[in-house]
Amino acid sequence: MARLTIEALAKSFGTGWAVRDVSLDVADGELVCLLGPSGSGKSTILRMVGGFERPSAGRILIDGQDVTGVPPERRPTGMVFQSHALWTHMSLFENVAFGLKLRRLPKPEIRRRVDVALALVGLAGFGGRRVWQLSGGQQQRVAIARSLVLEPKILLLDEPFASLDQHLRERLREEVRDIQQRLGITTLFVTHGQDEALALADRIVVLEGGRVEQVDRPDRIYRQPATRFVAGFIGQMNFVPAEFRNGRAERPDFPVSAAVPDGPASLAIRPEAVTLRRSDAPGHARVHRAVDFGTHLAIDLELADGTRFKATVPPGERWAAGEAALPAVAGCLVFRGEGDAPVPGIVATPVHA
Ligand SMILES: Nc1ncnc2c1ncn2[C@@H]1O[C@H](COP(=O)(O)OP(=O)(O)OP(=O)(O)O)[C@@H](O)[C@H]1O
Repeated sequence: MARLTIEALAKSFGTGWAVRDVSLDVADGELVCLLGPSGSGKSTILRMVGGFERPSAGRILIDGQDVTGVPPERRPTGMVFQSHALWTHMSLFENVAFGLKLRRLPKPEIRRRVDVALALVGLAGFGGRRVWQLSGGQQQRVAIARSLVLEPKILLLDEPFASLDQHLRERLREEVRDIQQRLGITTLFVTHGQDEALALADRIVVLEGGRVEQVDRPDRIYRQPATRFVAGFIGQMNFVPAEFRNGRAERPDFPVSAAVPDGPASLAIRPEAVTLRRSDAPGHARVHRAVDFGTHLAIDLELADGTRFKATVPPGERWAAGEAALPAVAGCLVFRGEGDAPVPGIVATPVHA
């Protein structure tokens, strides 16, 4: 049972703020992903929770106990790094057993716990192997076993699959999710892969410039982004410029109404919210490129005003470069400024339909 509380955490490396005023509650048994572009502060937050970096401000509590000044080896946390950093001169068994030996546990207890940990990551019977006899994926499993064997209250993973190919990454993330759920271990997982976060997380923390943009369930992060940054960072999003007058966008192709003040705004439209019709009516868009991915067709369009626009349509449809098309959208969000929350847009039938 472990609950992690991060209170107003901040970190400056002298040149600027890597992490600014981050607060977060991770419930017992929850898996939370820290997601954001390179340099957004994900690793720094994780390293502060693990005790490898000292916060400039704020507190870290585990089960209500302040651990902010506690060194890593005395924290109930286990960290798995991006590069597995296994000891190549030792066997798998010795690698996993190392932390337990430091704790001077009796030999039979060490053997039992190492066997359990190796079985947990699907490496039962591999204890005698040397590190160089393992694939990259197996090495990363050993790194996870090496953390789990110490029975941490909180598991911290810093892009653990970054060096692996996509198939292996997908397989391992499912395995990690299984293990995490079986053990019910509270987990903080750093990634810059949105698919990884959407597939793994109970909740996602989206970071940008050291700040939290949104903390929410994956489906809500995708469907109800809190900021323009989140809308653009998670999945694909079209941002169509529009001038609003009396609550209406002055665009014949996207006749959107929204409760926004007069002035410029962006219509945020997901490619899968678009349907396409063939038409030679004025104001049409033109297909720039159509790529068949088997499961769907990804279509790159150019709107009448030159704006590029993406649509994904069912695989049965056929579209070719140069064809005229009329996009229609089911719904959209309207963003004013960078920091403003979105307003839902109501879409009427296009005037040229
Ligand atoms: N030891 C350090 N000294 C100086 N600056 C640092 C140090 N560690 C991190 N930074 C800076 O802090 C900011 C956040 O870095 P951090 O590694 O936490 O980002 P990240 O989101 O994990 O990025 P990535 O996905 O590339 O690993 C960056 O601007 C980085 O250059």
